[in-house]
Amino acid sequence: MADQYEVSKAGAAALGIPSLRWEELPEGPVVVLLDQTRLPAEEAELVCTDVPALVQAIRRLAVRGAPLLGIAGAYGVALAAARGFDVDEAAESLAHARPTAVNLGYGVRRAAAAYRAAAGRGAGAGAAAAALVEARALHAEDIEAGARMAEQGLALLGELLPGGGHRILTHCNSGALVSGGEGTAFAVVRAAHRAGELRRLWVDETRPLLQGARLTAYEAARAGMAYSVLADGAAGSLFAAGEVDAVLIGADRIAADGSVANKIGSYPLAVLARYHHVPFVVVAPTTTVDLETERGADIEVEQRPGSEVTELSLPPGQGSGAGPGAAIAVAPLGAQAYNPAFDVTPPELVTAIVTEAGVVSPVTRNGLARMCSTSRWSKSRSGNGMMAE
Ligand SMILES: CSC[C@H]1O[C@H](OP(=O)(O)O)[C@H](O)[C@@H]1O
Repeated sequence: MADQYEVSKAGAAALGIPSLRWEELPEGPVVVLLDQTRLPAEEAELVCTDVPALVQAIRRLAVRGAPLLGIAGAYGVALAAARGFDVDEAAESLAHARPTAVNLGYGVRRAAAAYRAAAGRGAGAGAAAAALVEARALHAEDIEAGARMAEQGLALLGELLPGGGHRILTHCNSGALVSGGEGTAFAVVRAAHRAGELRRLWVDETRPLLQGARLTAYEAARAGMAYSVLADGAAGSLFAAGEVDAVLIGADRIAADGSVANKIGSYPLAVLARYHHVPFVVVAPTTTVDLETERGADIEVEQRPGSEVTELSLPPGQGSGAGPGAAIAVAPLGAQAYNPAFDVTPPELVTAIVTEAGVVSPVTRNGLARMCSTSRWSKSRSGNGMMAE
C-alpha cells in the first residue's frame, strides 16, 4: 500500500494540496484537512488531533462530499485508536456527524470492523494499525474509483453527445474536494476537458453554501476550463436557450430503487433536463449506493440551520475584514427559513448512473444491484459486515 502521502497525491495534483491526509507528528498522529469553508480565498489546513475536532469539521463542512466523508470517517476511527480514545464512542459520533451521505457510516464501519477484528485476535497496538490500513485502503480505492468513473463517464458522454464540444452543467461540487482523487462528476468533466471535448462548464453557484461558486469554480479555474458561474435560478433559461448538452452531478446516497439524494437543487435540474430532453447523469462510486435503503422516501435528508439561508457567511478575513467568519443578514431578523441540504431525484428522471463498476441506464433496481455486485470492492464491503449486496 502506497504511503498516505502517495495515496493522496492524486488529489493534490488536482488541487495543489490534498483535501485530506494522515500525518504522523512527534506528538502523535493527526488528520489534516483542507478547510473548505475558507476556499477559494485561502488554502488553509485544519489539523485535527482528536475526534471531536473532526466531527465538528464534518458538521460545518470544512470537510465535505460523500466519498471524502467516508475517508474522513475511517481516518477518524484510526485516529481514535492510535490516540487511545474510546473507538466505539468515536465511531458512533463520526457516523452520526451528518445523516445523508451513506459513505460516512460506511467508512467508519469499515475501519471500526478492522480495528475490532484485530483487537479480537489480541493484536493490542496492532489493532490501531489495522484501522489505519483500512482507512488507507478506502482512500486508495476512492482514488481508483474516481479514475474509473472518469473513463466510464467520458465514454458515456461520447455515446450520448456524439461530436464533442460539450456544454455541461454541474451543481454543487463533486471534484477533488470530495475525494481522495479527482472526484466523481467533476472527474468526468475534467476528463472531457483533457480530451478537448469540454466547450463550456456551467457552474451552478449552489445556494446557500455556494459549493459551486466557491469550490467547483476554484477547481475549474485551476484546471484551466472555460466555465461560467450562474445563479441556481438561471439554469432554466440556459436550458430554454439550448445551451446545456448534459447535466452531470454527484450523489450522497442512492437508494436501492435508484432514487438519488444529492445537493438541494438537483431535483429541479432533473425536471428541467427531462422537459428539455437533456441527459441527466449521476456519477458516484458504488460506496454511495445503499441497497439497504429501499426507496428515495426512506433517505434521511439533513436539515441544516436556517441561518445558512438568512445570512451570508464570509470566510474569516473576507468582507469587512472582521475577525472569524463575519455574517451579513440577507433576510429580516427573526425570519424563518427552510434549509434541507439535499433533495431526492426519482430514478425515472435519471438518464444514467455512472460508477467505477459500470453504467446503469435505464436506472433499475436490478441493474443497480447487479452493478454493485460486480464492483471489485463489493467483497470487502460485505466482508466487513457492510451493506448487503
Ligand atoms: C460527490 S459527493 C459530493 C456531494 O456532496 C455534496 O454535499 P455537501 O457539500 O453538503 O457535502 C453535494 O451533495 C455533492 O453532490
